[in-house]
Amino acid sequence: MGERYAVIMAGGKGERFWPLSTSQHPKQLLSLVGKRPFLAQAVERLEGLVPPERVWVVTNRDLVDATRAAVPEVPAEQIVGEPMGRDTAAAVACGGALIKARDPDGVFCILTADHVIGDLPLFRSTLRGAMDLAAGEDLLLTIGIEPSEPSTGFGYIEAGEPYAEREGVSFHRAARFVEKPDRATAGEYCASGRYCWNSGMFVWSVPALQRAFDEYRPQLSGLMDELSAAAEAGTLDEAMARTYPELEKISIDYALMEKASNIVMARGTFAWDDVGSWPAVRNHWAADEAGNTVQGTCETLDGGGNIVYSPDRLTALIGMEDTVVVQAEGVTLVCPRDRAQDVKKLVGKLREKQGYENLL
Ligand SMILES: Nc1nc2c(ncn2[C@@H]2O[C@H](COP(=O)(O)OP(=O)(O)O[C@H]3O[C@H](CO)[C@@H](O)[C@H](O)[C@@H]3O)[C@@H](O)[C@H]2O)c(=O)[nH]1
Repeated sequence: MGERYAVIMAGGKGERFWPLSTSQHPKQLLSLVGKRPFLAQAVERLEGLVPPERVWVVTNRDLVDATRAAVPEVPAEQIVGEPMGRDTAAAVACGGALIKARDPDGVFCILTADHVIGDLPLFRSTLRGAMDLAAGEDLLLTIGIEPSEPSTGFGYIEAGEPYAEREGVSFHRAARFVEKPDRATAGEYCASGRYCWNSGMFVWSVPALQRAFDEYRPQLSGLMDELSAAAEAGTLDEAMARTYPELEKISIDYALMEKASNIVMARGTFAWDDVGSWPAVRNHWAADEAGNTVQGTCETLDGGGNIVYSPDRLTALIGMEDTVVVQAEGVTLVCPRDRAQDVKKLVGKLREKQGYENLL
């Protein structure tokens, strides 16, 4: 039986936490929650399950050096840079190729670089159970999370018939995937008790992944073969530069998970948060009695419910309610809390203008 490995996808573009996050310093490299960057926490939480010597990180080529500095415990050659973002299906195929070059029967988990996870013993037993199942059978395992609210920022997976119990965790056949439904549909899903959030974490063996790509995305099966041969020959960068421009941009959810029939979902019950925007940090930073959540220095007169990031200077607010104020990298961002999702849109607009390149 193959060993256990992990591939962490770290291709974030640095838009959601702008102006603190930028394309050169995206969210996975920020220490917004906890002392170490999100990515380093993703490696740390594998303790006892997958040691850093068996972890690979797939990031953008421009971020390889910064990523190596953020996780010095991962061998430098296992932090690889894609020449361009081709979405998660390509990142998974690339990670699969790297594991294949090391161990053609290896079992590995695909993890995201920038989530906050609590209840670590529960997280580890969920992953351990999934890896045990993946080692013995031709399965694509996905880690679902019991939803706590009808979020529209996540995909949902419907649990089908029970499949197995491992490590105290229930595994079900996945009946279907629905990517980011509207609020009403998400509400129905949560009320039904049959749906989990799609955490974006997966577990499979190298042969099971390759068989699935063979069937549903032959181009990516070819990519796995080509990149694993190149990794063995020490020519990975050249092979990626050659193959990536031709790849279709598609997520692993659309490429495989919505199509394959051998999908099993773990019903994860550990705490999980993708911390997708400034207001999400409220769940992780302490609030004062007026409900202001502050990192740095802020003084307020009346008002409340504000989220303030201001580590280098004093921010002073009078009568402000539910407002986000971020002072970072020489930029001040101010927006209502319920417009914080539009930070990405603003960054897109600034990208079209001249003169802001260094701030994005
Ligand atoms: N290396 C690499 N990583 C990538 C790329 N694209 C995305 N990633 C990484 O893959 C993860 C998820 O990517 P997103 O593109 O941000 O996904 P999403 O919109 O949040 O939606 C997905 O994740 C949700 C959970 O957070 C799911 O609920 C949803 O269904 C979907 O799978 C992040 O860790 C991101 O850094 C890429 O081209 N290359």
